[in-house]
Amino acid sequence: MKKKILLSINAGSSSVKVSVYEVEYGQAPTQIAEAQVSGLTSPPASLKYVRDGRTVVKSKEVEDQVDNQRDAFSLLLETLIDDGDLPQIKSKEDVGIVCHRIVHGGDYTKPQLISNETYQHLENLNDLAPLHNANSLGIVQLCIRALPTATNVACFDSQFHSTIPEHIRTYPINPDIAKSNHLRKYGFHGISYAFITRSAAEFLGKKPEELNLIALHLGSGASACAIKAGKSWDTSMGLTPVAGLPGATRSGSVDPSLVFHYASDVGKLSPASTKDLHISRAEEILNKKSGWKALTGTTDFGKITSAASSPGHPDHKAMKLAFDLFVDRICGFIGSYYVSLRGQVDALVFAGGIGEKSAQLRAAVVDQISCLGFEIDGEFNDKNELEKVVEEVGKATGGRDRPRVLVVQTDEQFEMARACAEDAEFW
Ligand SMILES: Nc1ncnc2c1ncn2[C@@H]1O[C@H](COP(=O)(O)OP(=O)(O)O)[C@@H](O)[C@H]1O
Ligand SMILES: CC(=O)OP(=O)(O)O
Ligand SMILES: [Mg+2]
Repeated sequence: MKKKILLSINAGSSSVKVSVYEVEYGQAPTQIAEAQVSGLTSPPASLKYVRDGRTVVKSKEVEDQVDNQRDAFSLLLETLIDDGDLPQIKSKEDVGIVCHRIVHGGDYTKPQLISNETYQHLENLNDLAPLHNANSLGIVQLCIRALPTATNVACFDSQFHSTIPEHIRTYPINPDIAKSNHLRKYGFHGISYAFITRSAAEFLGKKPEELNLIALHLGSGASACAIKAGKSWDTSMGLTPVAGLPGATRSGSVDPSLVFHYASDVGKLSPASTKDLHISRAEEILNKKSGWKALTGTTDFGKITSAASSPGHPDHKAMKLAFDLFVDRICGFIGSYYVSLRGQVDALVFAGGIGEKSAQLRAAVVDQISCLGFEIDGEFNDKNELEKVVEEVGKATGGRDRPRVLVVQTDEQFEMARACAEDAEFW
């Protein structure tokens, strides 16, 4: 079959990343270019563009109007099409396949061709991933119009977690209501966890089905995943991505009753006290008005990390609280998953914007879990630039059984492109 040009689009809650590949059916995709707009929740957002492994635009501030995922994608598409040195995309007709990261895929267990029917089905899930699904579908619509000859494919964050066993994915609520309303743990960041599993297995010289990991995807949204024999066993996000760890604007898990006490007349659980707090308002508070933004005023964890370690910084106290709180919540999941995996853990993996860039966060987490045998290697952990996809930052010596500590530069776009290249349905 003929080679095709594939665009892989990852709309996160604070960024849009697009990678361009040359793909052939059944072969590993070859990356040609990668462009991203990041910092959508801490304007001004910035553009980065890499072609053939060379940086063309390092970090360019983008105009104020680009403050949402759809506009960010339009800018990225324009950047690719206007680049005279990217002969593979001279016109919009050159793009053969577009794959889209859709965070909530409901019960789908494999990538889907986007037809009217799949689109409608996904639209019904929008409320279950309020910072993601509608934005991604906006980009799907844009692609259908702007790239009329391309095939659009949806890849799902929830797919990797379809292996979570029933006693872990079930919420202890009325089973009939749970069934009819599809209320269960779905889990997200699965495209990243699939990439992490394969990369860590390769690095450690193991087959994925022999590998147990505790993986942390820490970006604007943050989650933890227990991976048993190469498959998702448990994860911290739930029915929606708000559960589990806190994030840039998300609360993470809180007492479910907290939302009823958020109004000014707290403590009175009468209809009057909650009448203004509809589910949509509560969801807005937990998804958009909480997390690092609420605690510190910024969604940039890089700023939080540096202020947390500078006692003279005017916001030191609030920033240190956010940092310590994150470390506490992360270690809580690690401890729980370590036991759930019965201590059979090959490695702890850090990934995502924060996991890959914050040596300080990694050191603080690993220090707190030293009782489980994990130990950081200061020299490797503090290295500024990660060179390889997988890097060891823990002390691997000192006994064969010591669990490893790895950083994986996760690549959700590659993982989606790989899945599309392998699936005859899309060719
Ligand atoms: N040097 C750094 N130290 C700590 N955190 C960082 C650093 N650089 C970026 N980050 C964090 O990474 C996050 C972006 O992660 P990423 O996984 O790309 O996000 P998204 O959830 O949009 O996919 C930003 O919110 C920022 O807080
Ligand atoms: C699921 C999720 O929270 O994704 P992101 O971190 O990319 O916003
Ligand atoms: Mg992301």
